[in-house]
Amino acid sequence: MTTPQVVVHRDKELMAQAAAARLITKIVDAQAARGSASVVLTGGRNGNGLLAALAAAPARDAIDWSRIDLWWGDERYVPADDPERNHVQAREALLDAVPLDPARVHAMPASDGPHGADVDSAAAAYAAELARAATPEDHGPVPQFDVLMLGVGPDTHVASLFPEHPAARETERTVVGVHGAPKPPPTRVSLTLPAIRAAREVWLLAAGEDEDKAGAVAIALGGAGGVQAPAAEAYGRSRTLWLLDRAAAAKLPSGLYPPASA
Ligand SMILES: O=C1O[C@H](COP(=O)(O)O)[C@@H](O)[C@H](O)[C@H]1O
Repeated sequence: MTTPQVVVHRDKELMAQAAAARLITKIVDAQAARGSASVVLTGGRNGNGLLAALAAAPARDAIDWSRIDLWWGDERYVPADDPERNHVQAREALLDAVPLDPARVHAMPASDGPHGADVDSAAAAYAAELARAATPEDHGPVPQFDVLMLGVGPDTHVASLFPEHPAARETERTVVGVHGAPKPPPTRVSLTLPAIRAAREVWLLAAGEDEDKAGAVAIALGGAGGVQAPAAEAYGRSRTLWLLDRAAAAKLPSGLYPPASA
């Protein structure tokens, strides 16, 4: 487990821009070091805000978009062109504007695809796709993603791992079908905590005043367990980074992050 680092920005717009700049650098560095980069995208407002900021950043052209694998941390199990899908929202925010290799865009299955209503079969198929992408150096059934991003919900959920839900207790499988999620839509596909922890870096994003993100951040960073607060046990192999704005950091003890970062 890596100790969480907290960075606090003035507001959610600046947080999105700074996180986008950070992601560009991370991808360029990974491509220089290993030839390609792998990034796990999140849905939600902060994740999409980051992608929109990346789309608007001139430095996005520093990335070789043909040498990046994109994965998703979770997906709403709805038809492929449903605007609720995280993949559709990511396309609108960024993906349609950059020259990605379609074979390296690993969208999660949709409910009108080959698995139909069987979300557990869809989850197993995505787990198999991850396993095929893993190399011996990864020492496990998922690749060591360079960066895995997670939006933090107001109830401390990350990906589609909701507090006290069976998916948050999963210790074996890397991807699960989620039934009866408390946030609509109820049927989802999600990476599990073991899969999330395969990433080199995990970035947790929380910003904005419209919901009680501050309460969720304080609970997750205050010592809660991963079943009660899934965000609390989402960490990377070499780095766990919480990227916040002042509103989301409002309930944290001030000693938890350097004053200069706010
Ligand atoms: O439903 C979801 O919610 C979370 C958090 O979203 P936010 O809008 O509260 O930031 C998101 O990370 C996840 O990918 C998504 O499916």
